[in-house]
Amino acid sequence: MTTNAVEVRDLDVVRGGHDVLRHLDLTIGGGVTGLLGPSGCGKSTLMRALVGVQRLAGGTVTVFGEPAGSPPLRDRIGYVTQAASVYDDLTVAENLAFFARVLGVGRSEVDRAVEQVDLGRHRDQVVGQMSGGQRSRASLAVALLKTPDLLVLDEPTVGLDPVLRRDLWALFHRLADDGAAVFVSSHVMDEADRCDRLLLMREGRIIGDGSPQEIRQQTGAADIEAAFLAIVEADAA
Ligand SMILES: Nc1ncnc2c1ncn2[C@@H]1O[C@H](COP(=O)(O)OP(=O)(O)OP(=O)(O)O)[C@@H](O)[C@H]1O
Repeated sequence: MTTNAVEVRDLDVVRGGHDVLRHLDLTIGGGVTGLLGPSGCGKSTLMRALVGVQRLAGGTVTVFGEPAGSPPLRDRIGYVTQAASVYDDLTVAENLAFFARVLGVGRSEVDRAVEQVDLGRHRDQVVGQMSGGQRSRASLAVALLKTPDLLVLDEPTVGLDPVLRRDLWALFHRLADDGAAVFVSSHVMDEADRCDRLLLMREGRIIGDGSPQEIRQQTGAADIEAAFLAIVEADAA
């Protein structure tokens, strides 16, 4: 497992004339790292910077020792945005066959990805008729076709019921156990305890960093939501 999949140094991003990320420093290693913060705090912007699709106003983003977005990283990063990236009118198998052709990977990779996300029984189902969780898993399967070393997942569990959320988090841990660095964002604080490491973000800054247990201990708070509030208050004082 790579110690530091991602290194972010002094990152500034401006969007729509506003400073969205400010002097951000960050490293991401193995396991499941969660990025938690309220809507609009800059989570998607940071993820876009990691995958190399965000214009930077300053600083550097390095992934596996290469500048984010550079060609050698193309096959090593899987990115799932908030919008589903699969076609609703195609079946799971048809979607994956299509993307496999685009990406130049073979049938065996399609079969592996379908099994990884546990959609084997739904291969021939049209995506538009599947549940939200199944559709999320179909999008994730596309991202897994190239066996990425870094998975960047932007709010993959939004709108899902607790059982589906639990199943998806179990899947993220299986992928991390297989060696991928998994970086997942959420604005739902109760997902915090599912992460190996937690980054708490507010207004474009990382205000907390540690295991969920460490963050609770540091603040003396009973849960991550209370810890987040305690850190915000200490920050403002
Ligand atoms: N296309 C855009 N043009 C200009 N400003 C944008 C654009 N997209 C986002 N922003 C601004 O950048 C800031 C951060 O947005 P971002 O999407 O990174 O937040 P987020 O934490 O991912 O939010 P959410 O949880 O709602 O997805 C917000 O203030 C938003 O208004």
